[in-house]
Amino acid sequence: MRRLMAHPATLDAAVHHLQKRRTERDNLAFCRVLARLAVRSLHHELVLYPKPGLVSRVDNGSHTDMNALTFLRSLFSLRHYFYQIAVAGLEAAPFHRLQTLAISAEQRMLRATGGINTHRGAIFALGMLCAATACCRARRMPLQPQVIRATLLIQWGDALARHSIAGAGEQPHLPSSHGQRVAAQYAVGGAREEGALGFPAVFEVALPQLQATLAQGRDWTCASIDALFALMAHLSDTNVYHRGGAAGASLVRARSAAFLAAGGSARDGWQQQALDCHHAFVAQRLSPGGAADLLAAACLLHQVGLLDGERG
Ligand SMILES: CC(C)(COP(=O)(O)OP(=O)(O)OC[C@H]1O[C@@H](n2cnc3c(N)ncnc32)[C@H](O[C@H]2O[C@H](COP(=O)(O)OP(=O)(O)OP(=O)(O)O)[C@@H](O)[C@H]2O)[C@@H]1O)[C@@H](O)C(=O)NCCC(=O)NCCS
Ligand SMILES: Nc1ncnc2[nH]cnc12
Repeated sequence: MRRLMAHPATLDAAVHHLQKRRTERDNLAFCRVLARLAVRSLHHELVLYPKPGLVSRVDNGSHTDMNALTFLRSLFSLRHYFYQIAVAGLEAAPFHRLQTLAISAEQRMLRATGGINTHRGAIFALGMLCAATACCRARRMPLQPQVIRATLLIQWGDALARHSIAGAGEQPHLPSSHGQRVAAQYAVGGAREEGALGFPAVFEVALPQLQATLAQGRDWTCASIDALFALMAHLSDTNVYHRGGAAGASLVRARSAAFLAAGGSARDGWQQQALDCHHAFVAQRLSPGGAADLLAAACLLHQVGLLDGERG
């Protein structure tokens, strides 16, 4: 100690070193919390009911090859991924590193589910949002939605735009995905375009709807239902086009818009209306899986905003 006192520069360096270590430890702890919130948001989406055409604990919706257990296995396989991509976001890692993490998460998901695609859209959307949120945290910026969106676009916007344009041509040895095939056939955007634009459906549709319903004093289930219907009314969901073509997509939009126009979850008996919609989608094998993923993304951002509020 006497030696340190004799050399204030050494003391400064030691304090600086300790502070840096502490910030690193705090940031890693934040990434663990963020990863837990991502998994919790996906779990919340899974258990929400009635959810038109989608899998829940009550039934398998329009799906014959997956159930709630398949989704739980998938979720369990993703818990390290959200932490890893958040840590990569802390240091604003280049897009190709995020992509490597996402591709191996997709492979783990497929192993966990026996080859069924449960969460590909979520791996992309929640993964990018975890990276952007952690990037804001490392720079001590407020964890508010518009700040996170701007950070995502400044940091990875160009790469996301290239990823969106590249599409099938980028990996000619691989079969094109449902999303790519449908996007070309119906001239609709899909997940890649949604990412390249900074997830407008999440920031401009789902999150405002979620928060508006909460502000009206209704609970988290009502808020999530309204946000899901707002997404279904708005989104070009390639999963819906893949299963139902343009007619299926029109039906999903029209039924969802009608639910909201009738008052959404503010209306008495909304559960029966949502259930009727569920049965109509199941009858036509329609499954708005893209909207389900983006609902979880909006829930994640809402929770992150609450964390920021606690930080003061
Ligand atoms: C970036 C990718 C996500 C690119 O995806 P791509 O455009 O190539 O399309 P898909 O592989 O089809 O996956 C896109 C998934 O995204 C969801 N989604 C759909 N529409 C939208 C939208 N407008 N906005 C956002 N997200 C959207 C959707 O996910 C849900 O659907 C899943 C089921 O889909 P699928 O298997 O096609 O359908 P089934 O009904 O099961 O088919 P069958 O029964 O007939 O067999 C469901 O589970 C939800 O998750 C789409 O599936 C990505 O693929 C990519 O590039 N990955 C590599 C990693 C990477 O580079 N990441 C970037 C850095 S993080
Ligand atoms: N609950 C769900 N059912 C079907 N597909 C989905 N994709 C994401 N969540 C889903």
